[in-house]
Amino acid sequence: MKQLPESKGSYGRFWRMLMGAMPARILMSALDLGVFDLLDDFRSPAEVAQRLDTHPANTRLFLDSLVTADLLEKRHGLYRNLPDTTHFLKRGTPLYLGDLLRFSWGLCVDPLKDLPKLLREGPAPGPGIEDENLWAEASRSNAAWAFGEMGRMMAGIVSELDGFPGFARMLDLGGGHGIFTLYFVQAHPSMTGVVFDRPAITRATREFIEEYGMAERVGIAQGDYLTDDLGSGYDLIWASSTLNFARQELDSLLTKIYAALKPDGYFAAFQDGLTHEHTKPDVALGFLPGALQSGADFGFDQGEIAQAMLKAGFRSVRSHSLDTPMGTMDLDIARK
Ligand SMILES: C[S@@+](CC[C@H](N)C(=O)[O-])C[C@H]1O[C@@H](n2cnc3c(N)ncnc32)[C@H](O)[C@@H]1O
Repeated sequence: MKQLPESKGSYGRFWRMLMGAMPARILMSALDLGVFDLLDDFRSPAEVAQRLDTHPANTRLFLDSLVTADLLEKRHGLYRNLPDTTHFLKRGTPLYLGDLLRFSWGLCVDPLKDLPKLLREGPAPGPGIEDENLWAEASRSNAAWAFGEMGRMMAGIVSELDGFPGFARMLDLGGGHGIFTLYFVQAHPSMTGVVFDRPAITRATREFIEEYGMAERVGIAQGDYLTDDLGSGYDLIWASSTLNFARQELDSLLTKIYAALKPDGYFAAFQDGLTHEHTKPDVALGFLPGALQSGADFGFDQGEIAQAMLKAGFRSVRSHSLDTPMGTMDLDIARK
């Protein structure tokens, strides 16, 4: 008799990795169809199928899969959103995340369909993830990551900075939608803010400023922060998920930021901070498609920005690794 093979471990994690793709596809289809917009109250599969103009029996199977994926609950054959599902995935709610999920799917997951091609042929010519038009289209939907939990968490940290009650002005560099500035300014009795980004992006910024009644406290500056003047006399300069696009010009940009701050002012940079030879934490995966397509490496190693801050003349840097809904990210806060 031949000895039957014995396992040294479990293959469970490989199976889970594969099946992990299924909830993602189910979620994206449900968002595209607008399933969550219908299910604040319990409905039958027949009602859902009628509203969506879908096949009744397949709709029931699909709704079951949404229950399996913990997006809906099912009772006595009827289906309803779970509270989180309504909160984040029902169109029209203030924290609606669907457009951001769709954008991120297009940016990070979809390009992997062509992964073998990218590996064989190398970077594809054409606009990359630094392209202005990409961010202009996405600026409104990208606000979703900063709204709520994240905005509040960052405002909590910023408002603990020494001297915060005396701050007069802040700059949100590459601020896009500007939502972080809205949270910071709202946490302060009088500080004003300027959101700096490229012209096409700031359309959405203006809409958010108006929507939240902040026009008297938050303004917009349009330009390219690599080549244009940043203004001066800021107590705080905030840069979230934007220095990645300036990785090659980091030293000169930091010198410019330093000069734009008041004495004792702060520069806070919030982005990835990769460890383990550029392979961890999981947020590293998000950079893969953009890097393969453009040939540029956008990810920062942990400590890279802190070191550049000290080199630019900042007298101290405090770094935090933060657990965020998007994964572990780093916040480096430098003092002039
Ligand atoms: C990933 S988004 C981040 C937006 C926002 N700070 C946030 O955390 O959600 C990057 C932003 O940086 C802006 N950006 C990149 N390079 C820039 C440059 N050279 N000048 C001005 N803005 C720039 C982009 O237009 C985009 O709005």
